[in-house]
Amino acid sequence: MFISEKAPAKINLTLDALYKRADGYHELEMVMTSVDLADRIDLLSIPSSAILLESSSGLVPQDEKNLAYMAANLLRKKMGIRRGVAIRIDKKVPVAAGLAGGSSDAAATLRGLNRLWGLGLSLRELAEIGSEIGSDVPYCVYGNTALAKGRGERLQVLPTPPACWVVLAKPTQGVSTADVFGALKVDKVKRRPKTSQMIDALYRQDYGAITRLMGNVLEPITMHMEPDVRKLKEKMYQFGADGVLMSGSGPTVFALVDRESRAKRMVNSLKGFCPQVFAVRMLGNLNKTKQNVIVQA
Ligand SMILES: C[C@@](CO)(OP(=O)(O)O)[C@H](O)COP(=O)(O)OP(=O)(O)OC[C@H]1O[C@@H](n2ccc(N)nc2=O)[C@H](O)[C@@H]1O
Ligand SMILES: Nc1ncnc2c1ncn2[C@@H]1O[C@H](COP(=O)(O)OP(=O)(O)O)[C@@H](O)[C@H]1O
Repeated sequence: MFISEKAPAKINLTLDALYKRADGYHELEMVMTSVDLADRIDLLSIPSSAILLESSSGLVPQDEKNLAYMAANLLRKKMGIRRGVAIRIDKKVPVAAGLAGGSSDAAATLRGLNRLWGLGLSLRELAEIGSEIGSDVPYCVYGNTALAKGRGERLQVLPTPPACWVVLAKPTQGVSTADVFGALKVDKVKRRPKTSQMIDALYRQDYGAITRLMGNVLEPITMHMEPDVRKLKEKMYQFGADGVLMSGSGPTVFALVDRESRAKRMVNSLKGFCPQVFAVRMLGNLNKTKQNVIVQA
């Protein structure tokens, strides 16, 4: 039997770090939404009890260190399953980008194997298992728009923003999430996102307020480590973005744009400066338009 699952990227409309916890992690509050830039996970039943994994990208581990492999292995252990599976990852989401590509692959593997193996687990149960693999996995199990608290395991579903274009640009140089959090001084943060106002704006479907309220306390830190983040932000505003923010720990920067013509112009203008540029829709908005992807450069 063969099953395919989409593993979409996420962007952070807000990311706040409230304090550093005893376990070394930061207590977070983030509003995230999924976009139509996705990996594809193919799952094929095989006669042996092995977990086989291959990916179209040389940038991710092709063995038991891959988050999709870890998800399959953990699910098997939890459910006492001996069956094997061949996992193939068609990688489209930039790696180590602040877009949760690996977490989404793990989440899609959990959803897919739940179907392939007929386990009948709920999304809540899959999210709980996923939380042992990575902070963003519980959110990625559900996808769409949500408030995530704690390390990301406490989730509240939110309305998707009004239809608009999301232009994503990933600078060539990556950053380490550990280094970014390591440089964060929570008591010295100058500007915090107003998370509750963002939630109200989402319920009101107030696009202008959403673009004004976007904020990420990690942005100034990553910007300092990777100057292209600032350059991309400036260029996106220059090309007519309504709001611009770095996603997660970065270094991907995204712009919200309400007009398709402007999104197209922005993609064409950024392509010379940045190799990975995309213009996509948010997932909850997919049915509101015919054309969902302008460019996948
Ligand atoms: C920041 C977020 C936002 O969605 O993701 P990205 O989109 O950039 O990946 C996540 O919280 C990324 O969480 P997670 O996936 O656990 O990050 P890891 O790479 O495991 O974290 C590496 C290190 O960063 C620090 N870290 C991470 C998460 C957190 N809430 N507090 C921390 O202090 C810890 O020192 C941890 O050991
Ligand atoms: N399936 C996977 N896809 C992407 N990265 C993976 C995967 N499995 C393991 N990794 C590792 O996880 C790290 C974080 O990758 P990724 O999830 O793309 O980052 P981010 O959460 O910042 O977008 C990378 O160093 C990568 O090697």
